[in-house]
Amino acid sequence: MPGQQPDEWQHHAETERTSQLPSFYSPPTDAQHTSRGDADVSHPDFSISSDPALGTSATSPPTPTPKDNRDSINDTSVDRNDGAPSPASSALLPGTPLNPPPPNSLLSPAFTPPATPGTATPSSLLLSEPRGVPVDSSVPSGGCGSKHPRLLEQLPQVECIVRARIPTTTGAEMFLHLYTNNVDNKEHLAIVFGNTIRSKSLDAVREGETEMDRLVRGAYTGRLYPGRTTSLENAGGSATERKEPEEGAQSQPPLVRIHSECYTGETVWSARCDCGEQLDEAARLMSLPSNKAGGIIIYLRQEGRGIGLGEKLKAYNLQDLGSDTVEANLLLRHPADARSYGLATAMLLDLGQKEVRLLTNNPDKIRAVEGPNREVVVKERVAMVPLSWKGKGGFRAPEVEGYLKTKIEKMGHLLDPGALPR
Ligand SMILES: Nc1nc2c(ncn2[C@@H]2O[C@H](COP(=O)(O)OP(=O)(O)OP(=O)(O)O)[C@@H](O)[C@H]2O)c(=O)[nH]1
Repeated sequence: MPGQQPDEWQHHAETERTSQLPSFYSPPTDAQHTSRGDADVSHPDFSISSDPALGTSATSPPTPTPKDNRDSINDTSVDRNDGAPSPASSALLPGTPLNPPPPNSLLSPAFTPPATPGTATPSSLLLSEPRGVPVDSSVPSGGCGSKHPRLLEQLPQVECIVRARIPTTTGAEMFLHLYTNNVDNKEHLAIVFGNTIRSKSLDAVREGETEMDRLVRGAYTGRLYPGRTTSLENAGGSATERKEPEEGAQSQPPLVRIHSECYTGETVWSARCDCGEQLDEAARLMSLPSNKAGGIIIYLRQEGRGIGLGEKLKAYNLQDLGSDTVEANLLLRHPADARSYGLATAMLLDLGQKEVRLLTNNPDKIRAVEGPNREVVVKERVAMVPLSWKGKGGFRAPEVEGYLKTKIEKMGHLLDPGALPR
């Protein structure tokens, strides 16, 4: 409709959607009524929405969830997610006069800029660290639930074969590390924030390689510049020499997020899950100037909780036919969650990390990433509370709320459903 603004379109669409919502859904307030990208890029209140106080009232205390058996395979007692297709959702399809295109901010790549570069207002909130809760997976009351995932006895072998500096649209810089391994042929990634975290396998000297080889595969210290010819910043150092950490850098373990690939949520603007928002939020927290300990996003190519994109799309159709996310997997004869985290453990060790602060709501992930002999220890869990639950932007849709509800009820995720805005 000519002249209509995107936010008017969204309001119109939301009004229609609200009439189709399942009982646990409530219409958002205006403050929460923004898309993921809108909130991060153009919301004028972004410095407030940057409140890193994760793990506040919206999170559960670090105690096991009351629902002991979170393995949902035999659990038929929980509510179903009403995934029925809503006529109103089709009004959101882009490209027709009645169907507005997604806002510009949603057309950006998966790593949506947390703020327009140079426009963020520094505030005390921005400078504070995200709050975590201590966890100890070695005791039942340690805040990681009671389930013990089955772990391989031996960690996989991993090797970082190349790294490159990625200046981001936020102004923050990160180093993308690409790994190979001995268990699959996928390119798993480590997105490293901060200049003190280095990969041992990348830095190791390879037989016969030249200095140019080292520069090209990213095994250098300091920064590249036109005409540089040596991989070491200072002559006389060794190839694995590390820069002295900044003062305070090692005072606490780095923030770590183990993130599983989600093409739909990270690339094609799906409102069925909060994966894109979680990736953006993890990157934002890791880039905060106050975060001296650095950060690592281990990006694992286990799309669709390990079942792959094709099967996940079938699961979405089953969800539109009335199944929840767990039931849909089971109907397709997949486990509710087919992922493993041994590669993440091995990558963290390669990056020199034995203790981490983990950004997650998933208790199984905490135990699994620690490895069979607790090679890596999760010292703290930092909750990933949906931004819309905190009134800090984000987005709301019946699909994502069904998705989160199922995670809480069937998969034991440590999120307090009471914190869901009504
Ligand atoms: N099979 C299936 N996978 C889904 C669905 N929605 C999202 N996913 C996948 O679920 C995974 C989400 O992973 P994460 O966000 O890393 O992990 P998590 O278990 O939700 O735990 P958190 O750390 O608390 O976020 C991604 O691989 C998505 O592709 C769904 O409906 N069905």
